[in-house]
Amino acid sequence: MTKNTNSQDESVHNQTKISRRDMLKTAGVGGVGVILGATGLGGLLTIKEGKASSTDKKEIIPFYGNHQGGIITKTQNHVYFVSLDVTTANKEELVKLFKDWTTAAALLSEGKPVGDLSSNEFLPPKDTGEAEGLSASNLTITFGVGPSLFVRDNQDRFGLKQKQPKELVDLPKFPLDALEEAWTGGDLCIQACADDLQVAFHAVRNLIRIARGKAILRWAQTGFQRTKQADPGQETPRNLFGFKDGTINPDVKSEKQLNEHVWVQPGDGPNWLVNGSYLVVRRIQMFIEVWDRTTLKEQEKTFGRFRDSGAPLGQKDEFESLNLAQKNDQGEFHIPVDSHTRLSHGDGSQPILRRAYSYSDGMDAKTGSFDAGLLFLCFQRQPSKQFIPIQERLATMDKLNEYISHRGSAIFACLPGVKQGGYLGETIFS
Ligand SMILES: C=CC1=C(C)c2cc3[nH]c(cc4nc(cc5[nH]c(cc1n2)c(C)c5CCC(=O)O)C(CCC(=O)O)=C4C)c(C)c3C=C
Ligand SMILES: [Fe+2]
Repeated sequence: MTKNTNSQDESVHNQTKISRRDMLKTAGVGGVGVILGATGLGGLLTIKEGKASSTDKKEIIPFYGNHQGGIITKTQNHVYFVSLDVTTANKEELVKLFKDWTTAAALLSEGKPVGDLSSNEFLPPKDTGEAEGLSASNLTITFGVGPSLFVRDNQDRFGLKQKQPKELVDLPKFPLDALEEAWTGGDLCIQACADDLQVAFHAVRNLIRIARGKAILRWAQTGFQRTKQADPGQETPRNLFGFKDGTINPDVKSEKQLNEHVWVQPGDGPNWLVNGSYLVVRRIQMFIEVWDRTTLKEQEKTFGRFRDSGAPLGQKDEFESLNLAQKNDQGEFHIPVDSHTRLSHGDGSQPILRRAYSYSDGMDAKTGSFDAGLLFLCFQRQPSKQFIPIQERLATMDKLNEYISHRGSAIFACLPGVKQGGYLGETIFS
């Protein structure tokens, strides 16, 4: 944490900031209750609710708002993504879970421990403690609900069948899909993104802990990008094939584009999802050893872009609009017909908001090669008109298919944002 040079802020800091570390220490000496009694510091518990230091504030993404964080938020260094199965059959318990998650997520987003740290030494601490002393690290926690929360095995599990959006259905099977149960589906999801993996893990771990008896982990996947420290200039991140990945995306500063392509709008389906968004997640293995034996020219033709600059083939600048009509002296398209760029772009009418992270999970025991690839996360207003048609084209024609395999898949409706005093999922349950 950097030193605060603003004296006014400093005094606020001194009056109100007791860090996670201080609170844990205090609790460890016999509980906050004891200290309170001994010192007469009646305000101590409210101090915990006080302002974070100005350094912390810079790294806090507000939890409350019209939309959830972690969708149009600038990508953080890390993601910890989990899919969950709901184990309770009781709707009230499910609602309670969402309420408890709301309280916890709001605290975590501010870099605070979940719940009360004054628990006595004869009970497990309410917060697991590994984020003690760490900043909020731009943590965002994004919650989604999957199709199976509404109907599973033809059962209307929570009386929510009528509220299931038409768009929230299992994705079709695409050619070449090699999906495994271990990375597929889920009733709920939590996407925790932060500039520190321990902070992201801490958030997920505590949320799962809170869900005990109501929901369990189904699958989990971490992901990374180059860190902000390694690339202060914040160039477009490179994927594990060494190419800039994330160049073309809707402009998150344009309300118009977001309303057209990302946020669910009134009239799109049930009202409860307005201001939410659909998340499609694919765990895509990348055969990096094969790629590394492929010539640079072949690699560039696969993507239809130059590796070094990220510019479309035949063009100069990374951010130039694609010139798909341009041909070389032999009369061939510069951007090949089976290239990833041409096929994913299509006619340009299906933009999705990509927020992908690389993953590296040790070795693929079946082949002895790396199990590494892309945790492809994308947000959109209507999967049937965005991800699905794009993936249909890619799955049938993309040259990239020689080097990748889709191993996991899920779709979730990411809930609208939460207003102060409200709770996640309120619009579904009320
Ligand atoms: C169905 C959606 C997509 C999947 C699945 C997908 C997988 C995937 N992509 C890369 C690498 C790159 N993708 C790039 C562009 C790009 N990809 C998609 C969609 C999917 N990609 C879109 C919509 C676009 C933008 C198209 C456009 O309008 O130009 C690029 C080029 C640079 C960029 O714009 O980001 C790269 C590189 C990998 C490695 C991969 C699976 C492992
Ligand atoms: Fe792509």
